[in-house]
Amino acid sequence: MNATLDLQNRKFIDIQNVEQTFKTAKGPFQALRDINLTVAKGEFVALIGHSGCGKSTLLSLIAGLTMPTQGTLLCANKEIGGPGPERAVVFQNHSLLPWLTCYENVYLGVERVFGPTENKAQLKARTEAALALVGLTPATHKRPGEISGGMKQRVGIARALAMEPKVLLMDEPFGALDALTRARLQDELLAIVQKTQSTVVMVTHDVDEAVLLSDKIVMMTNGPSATIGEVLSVELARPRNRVELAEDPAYVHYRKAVIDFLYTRQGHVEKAA
Ligand SMILES: Nc1ncnc2c1ncn2[C@@H]1O[C@H](COP(=O)(O)OP(=O)(O)OP(=O)(O)O)[C@@H](O)[C@H]1O
Repeated sequence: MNATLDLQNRKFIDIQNVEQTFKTAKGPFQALRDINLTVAKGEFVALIGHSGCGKSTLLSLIAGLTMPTQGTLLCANKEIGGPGPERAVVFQNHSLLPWLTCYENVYLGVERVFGPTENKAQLKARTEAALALVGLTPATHKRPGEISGGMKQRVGIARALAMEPKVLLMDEPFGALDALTRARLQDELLAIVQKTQSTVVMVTHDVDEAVLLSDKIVMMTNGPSATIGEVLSVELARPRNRVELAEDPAYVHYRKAVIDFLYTRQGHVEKAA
């Protein structure tokens, strides 16, 4: 690989000196300051920190849903100036259109990205493949009201993946799910990401989720004026198996490092771990 391309891949997402201040009725509120972060192509990054520290604010900036008050965000060497199909977002509330079937919800995203260049049969094939990838072929013609929370979340993931984004941005995608469904979806996500080699940035409150899934855990200090406190590289071999990892000393070490940061160094305890 040539040196320029290598550098570009290592800095696939490049966040430079970002600050975000909101105008509020009580005056300016600085949510984030001095955010510097790079995400390599194919890397899985978790953003973790106490409630209100600015994780969703940072994800929105990468998604291009909001603009920083200072600093620059680049994706593949281009400044992020707004939302784009190369950066798909999966929210906690899965944001499906309730009057459309699972198929139609996914098709909508596929059509937006590939409609101008592909025919209907190709769009249909893409939609069906995405639903199959998350194990939802049997629910193809059901509406969101007829399926479980975990299945809805899988439709959201299928819709995002079907758009073949370069970057998958996830804001606590499994936060509202019960522990067993959450574990199953984490395993599915691990397998899918392994297959698609996607670059992922995921907001989470869950220490185990962060260690199990990530190559890098970005730990944020408490707000206001939150910033990145520490970045932990998780060098656990893939594919990862949650049962085997539970007793792996390296896993236990990473888990403890995150808990130490959240509980000991960033004070208050609620919602962590
Ligand atoms: N549009 C806005 N206007 C004013 N303040 C905002 C706005 N959006 C976010 N904030 C504030 O910025 C801070 C960071 O919010 P953000 O939602 O990013 O935190 P978070 O870490 O994702 O929280 P949680 O884990 O609870 O979801 C909070 O204090 C929040 O109240």
